[in-house]
Amino acid sequence: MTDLSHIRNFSIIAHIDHGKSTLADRLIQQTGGLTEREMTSQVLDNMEIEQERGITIKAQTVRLNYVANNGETYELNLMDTPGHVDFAYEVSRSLAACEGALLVVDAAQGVEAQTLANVYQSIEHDHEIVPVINKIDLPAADPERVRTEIEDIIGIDASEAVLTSAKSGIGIAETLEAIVAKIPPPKGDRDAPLKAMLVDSWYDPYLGVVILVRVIDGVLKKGLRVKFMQAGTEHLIDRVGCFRPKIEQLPELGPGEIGFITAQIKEVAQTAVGDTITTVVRPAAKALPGFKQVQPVVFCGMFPVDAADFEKLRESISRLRLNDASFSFEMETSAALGFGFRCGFLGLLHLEIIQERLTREYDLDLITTAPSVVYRIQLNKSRTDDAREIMLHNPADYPDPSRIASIEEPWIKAVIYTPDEYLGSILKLCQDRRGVQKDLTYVGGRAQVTYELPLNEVVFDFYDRLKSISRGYASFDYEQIGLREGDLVKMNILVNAEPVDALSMIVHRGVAEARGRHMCERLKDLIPRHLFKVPIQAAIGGKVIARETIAAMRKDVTAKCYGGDISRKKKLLDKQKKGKARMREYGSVSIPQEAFIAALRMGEE
Ligand SMILES: Nc1nc2c(ncn2[C@@H]2O[C@H](COP(=O)(O)OP(=O)(O)OP(=O)(O)O)[C@@H](O)[C@H]2O)c(=O)[nH]1
Repeated sequence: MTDLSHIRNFSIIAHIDHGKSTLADRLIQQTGGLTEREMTSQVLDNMEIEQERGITIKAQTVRLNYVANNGETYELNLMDTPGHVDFAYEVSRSLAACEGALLVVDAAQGVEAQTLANVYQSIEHDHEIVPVINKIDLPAADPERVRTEIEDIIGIDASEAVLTSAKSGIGIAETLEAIVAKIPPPKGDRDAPLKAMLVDSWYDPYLGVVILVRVIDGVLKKGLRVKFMQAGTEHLIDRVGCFRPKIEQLPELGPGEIGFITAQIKEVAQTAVGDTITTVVRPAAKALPGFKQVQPVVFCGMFPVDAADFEKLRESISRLRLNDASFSFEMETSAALGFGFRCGFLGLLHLEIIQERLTREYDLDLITTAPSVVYRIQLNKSRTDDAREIMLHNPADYPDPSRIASIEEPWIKAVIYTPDEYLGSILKLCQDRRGVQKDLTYVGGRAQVTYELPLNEVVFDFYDRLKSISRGYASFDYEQIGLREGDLVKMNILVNAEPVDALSMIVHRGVAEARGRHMCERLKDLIPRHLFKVPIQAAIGGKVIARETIAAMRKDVTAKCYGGDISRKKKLLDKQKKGKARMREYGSVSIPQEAFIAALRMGEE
């Protein structure tokens, strides 16, 4: 147990590539957590996909023991946080577990987009922010200019910013001293009833579900019977410990400390991020504030390209779900695609991550259908059925329009921060997506604009568009504000006169034509030519609202060429065969796998 005054809990915020991971590894190395050899591979981002995409999907923490210049030993808990809006709630819980943050800024690049977006969140959590100007070894480094920038743009005192080169190990000792001196110790009461926040959880094949916790009051120990206040479940703690970054078991976790527990829990679904852990015998009176039940908001179908892979897909999805409670799935059948699963996600990035893991780690070829949000439909009474309400997760289940009394869609309240110069384009983007402007103010030279927007206009590519028109400088945060009625219709896409159910979608009537035209144009580029003309149409009910035609292919002249290296030809044939496997036959037309998601990216409209 460490005395509260000797604990510091912090995270590191930085723009991409400004050196967050390198600095974290140096801090670990300097305090003895890692050998030089272990340093070679970055430690905090440990999933293959995370490394390639450069984002941290699951929060991780490392505990460092640091002997400060005053001779005292401090316990530093360094928390890594994910950086995408899909995981905003997880980030908010990680930040709530810390008292401060290191703000890393590249000495040559200065303050950039992500620096700002992240620092605002940190300020919202009342963090003490310690500026670190990194990469001072670079010839282009200009620490003085960056210091002024931090003060002018972010508005925090940077006169004592630490100057570092994480790469060459300069300023690491000073950074550690600054953490101890500047970041306040946590508060808490050892004798009060136990109150700990569930910050994160993941499945480990050896330990079962591992839960990352921040103790607020009281003490967590092995053998204690605890209660998860939101979930209402009870568990017996069988391990308590921390990561250095290697796993280490501890006798207990006291107030202010961050660490992990295990309690023979089989599925992460039983552990809700933000839940309050207390003891069964002497429970806390009130749960911690800020708890939210995270629910999937984007749904799509996932089907194996090869129907024989269905069982493999079921197994792989179940295994992924063990580790990710925020995604859901249930079986689905489609006329064109056969057996598959309807899956729910936190957002489009989340969807892409799962899809990529299934493809890469489990070697599955998948077709992903058009993503959709959940609609509420009130049905009229019919001859066989009473009036009732349905929640529509799948455009394929859209009822006969004559039976629909009303249809409602989810709306969100979005808050966007942006430098002034991008404001015009951002307002236009929101307007194009049926947004309703609620507020526009200026905070420290930056605009803060609040919009209400239909979720289905946001989930697909809004975030990407926002980032691209603001060159990454705008930050975006949203919360759901309930359902609202809308003039929504189902748009079908017909390829060679056959409806492709995987491409049908619910759209607002006002934007249907534009979207239909765009889809047809996109598909025209994505579907290869065939030996005959292929019409592509968008239709609402029986009415065609947009049309494109793919011209017929000219005769294949190379087919008549004889000779050549037979093995090379065989290779080409094999390659072609593989390419074919990724296509889907619709009647007599083959649609490549990429078409299904690519067609939905609205891009420049
Ligand atoms: N010259 C120099 N390069 C550095 C320094 N610190 C980090 N780098 C390099 O900058 C690049 C990005 O560093 P990372 O630590 O991966 O940056 P990051 O902020 O974690 O990046 P993301 O994980 O993509 O957000 C790497 O090639 C590092 O080697 C430094 O002090 N000086």
